[in-house]
Amino acid sequence: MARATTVEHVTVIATESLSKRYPRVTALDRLTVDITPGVTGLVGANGAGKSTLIKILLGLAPATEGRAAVLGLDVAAHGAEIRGLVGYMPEHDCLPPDVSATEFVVHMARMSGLPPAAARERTADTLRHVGLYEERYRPMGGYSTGMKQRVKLAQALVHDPRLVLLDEPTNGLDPAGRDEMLGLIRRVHTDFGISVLVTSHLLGELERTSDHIVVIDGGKLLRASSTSDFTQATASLAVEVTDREQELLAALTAAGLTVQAKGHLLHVDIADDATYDAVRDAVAGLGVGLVRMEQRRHRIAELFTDDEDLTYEDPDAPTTEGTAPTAEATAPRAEATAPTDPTLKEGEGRDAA
Ligand SMILES: Nc1ncnc2c1ncn2[C@@H]1O[C@H](COP(=O)(O)OP(=O)(O)OP(=O)(O)O)[C@@H](O)[C@H]1O
Repeated sequence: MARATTVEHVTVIATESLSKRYPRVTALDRLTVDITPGVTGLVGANGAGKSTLIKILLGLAPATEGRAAVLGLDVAAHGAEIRGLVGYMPEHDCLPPDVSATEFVVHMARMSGLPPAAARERTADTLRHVGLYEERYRPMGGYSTGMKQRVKLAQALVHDPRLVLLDEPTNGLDPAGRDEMLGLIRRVHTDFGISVLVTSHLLGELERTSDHIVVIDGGKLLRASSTSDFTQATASLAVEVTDREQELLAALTAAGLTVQAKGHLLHVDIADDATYDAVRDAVAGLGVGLVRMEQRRHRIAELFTDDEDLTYEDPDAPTTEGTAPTAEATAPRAEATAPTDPTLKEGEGRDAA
């Protein structure tokens, strides 16, 4: 595609009206999107078309219509060249159980064309980078899910690609394992300058990891923009107290703040940092308990709802008792529901988000 070859330095991936139709389902539906360097989160429910897009980008599956370019190379004509420049972490477990991580990653490095000594050296470096150095000689059959995901990430990085495509890298991980994997993914870009396209059906984790977010639903582009645009502060503070909300509302209004009652919450317009102090003082003055004080933000989840008043409720969010919130306590804690996919048939696999 002419556009992609001329803007190679601006876009790492460009698709133009890209469609993939199977006999019974349209997996991608005229998808046009440009992905720039950095970490890009590709989010969508199970069946939204994420894996299909990755396979087309790698030249492993032909598109039915439209075009795509990776690093300026047309996928229809340059699949092998693209696979040399791109690392791929597949969604499903693909590791031979009787082989050690070192043997496997060296093998993958050799397959990518590295000479034997360089393959061994790069393997040791890469396994150390993903935190698998100690266990690297053990057969992978005995590895935990987290260790297997790290091997899969290492083999995607070993040939020093310019771009990696990571398909659901946090699948099967517990919350701590997820955070570690997301940290590793972030460092792939910050430490090595490698661009990343990472897919997930968990919207919140991509919000924390990515510079840009692309949302697809039913194979169609729903939205593509910078993560900060998705999570723009609404400049409103949600305040919850143990009791006497109406009196607090009156006290805050008397203090010159603009306040609205929303069920058991008060929404306070944030003028500046002094707003937090004013709320804390009013709560202390009334002698009530402060259950929560957090900044409300536009959330990715709001893309999938018409409810203007959607307030993010996170049962795990830290609560603040009678103190002004720390930056961490007020930061958005994301864990949202996946978008619905109208193309999914009843009974087709969709994990709980
Ligand atoms: N080889 C195939 N033949 C027929 N239908 C397919 C094939 N591959 C994918 N599909 C269908 O295309 C749609 C998109 O699948 P895809 O795997 O790209 O979704 P996804 O967003 O990656 O979700 P998941 O995380 O569940 O894999 C689904 O409805 C799926 O059933």
